[in-house]
Amino acid sequence: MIHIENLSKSFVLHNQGGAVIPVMAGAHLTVAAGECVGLVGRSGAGKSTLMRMIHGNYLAASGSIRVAGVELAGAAPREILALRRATLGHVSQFLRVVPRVPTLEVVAEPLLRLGVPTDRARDRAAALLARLNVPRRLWTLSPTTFSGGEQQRVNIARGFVHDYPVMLLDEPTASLDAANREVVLALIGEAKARGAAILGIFHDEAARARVCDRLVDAAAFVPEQAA
Ligand SMILES: Nc1ncnc2c1ncn2[C@@H]1O[C@H](COP(=O)(O)OP(=O)(O)OP(=O)(O)O)[C@@H](O)[C@H]1O
Repeated sequence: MIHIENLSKSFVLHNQGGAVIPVMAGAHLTVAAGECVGLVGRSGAGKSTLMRMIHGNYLAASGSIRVAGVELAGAAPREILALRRATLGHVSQFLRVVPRVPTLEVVAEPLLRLGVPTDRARDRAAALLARLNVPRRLWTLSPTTFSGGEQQRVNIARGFVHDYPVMLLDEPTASLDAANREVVLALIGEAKARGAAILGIFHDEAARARVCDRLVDAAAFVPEQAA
């Protein structure tokens, strides 16, 4: 479902004399359906950069990234948006929302965009919020004022509301208490069981050991001149 071949990336710092920072060279990675791969490696190895490239936020310098058969290098923005809408889910560490939109709508929105009827989308959103122990009294409020852990759970509910075939998870259990961490690990297990291909960054080693089928070290892709 995710196929990365010979991927390279460097950043050009235009405001610092055009300095070029090579961060990745010759990266290879495959994630199959039903598999969860943990992306590990020291701080600065390029884990977040790789996730952002797969999500289509950063352009590759060279190489290929295919997600569910779609080549991201050279894809038009509308192709990337279509891929994100139906196929490629992403749970980032931080919730980004439009102010004043109630939590239930924030969570239901990915389904509404896919044309799921409003009642069904809201029911599914409500079930996930309840499972993640977000108090019902908060569902009608915007999550902008919620605690870090509450915002993260809203983010996770939104990320799991649609059965995406491919999922990117960036620290999905950080800042959660033990009970909610268990719920998230169960959601990941269920996504794997229905055949989702998952790539995740988990600093929580125990969580990683529970859900990851194998680990890939991003440090192996750091170019020699940057190592
Ligand atoms: N937008 C950017 N512009 C310039 N350099 C960047 C940019 N984003 C990342 N880098 C550089 O790329 C390298 C990899 O960063 P990245 O955030 O991907 O590492 P990471 O493995 O996710 O680290 P951490 O575990 O600390 O989050 C770092 O040296 C970083 O300084």
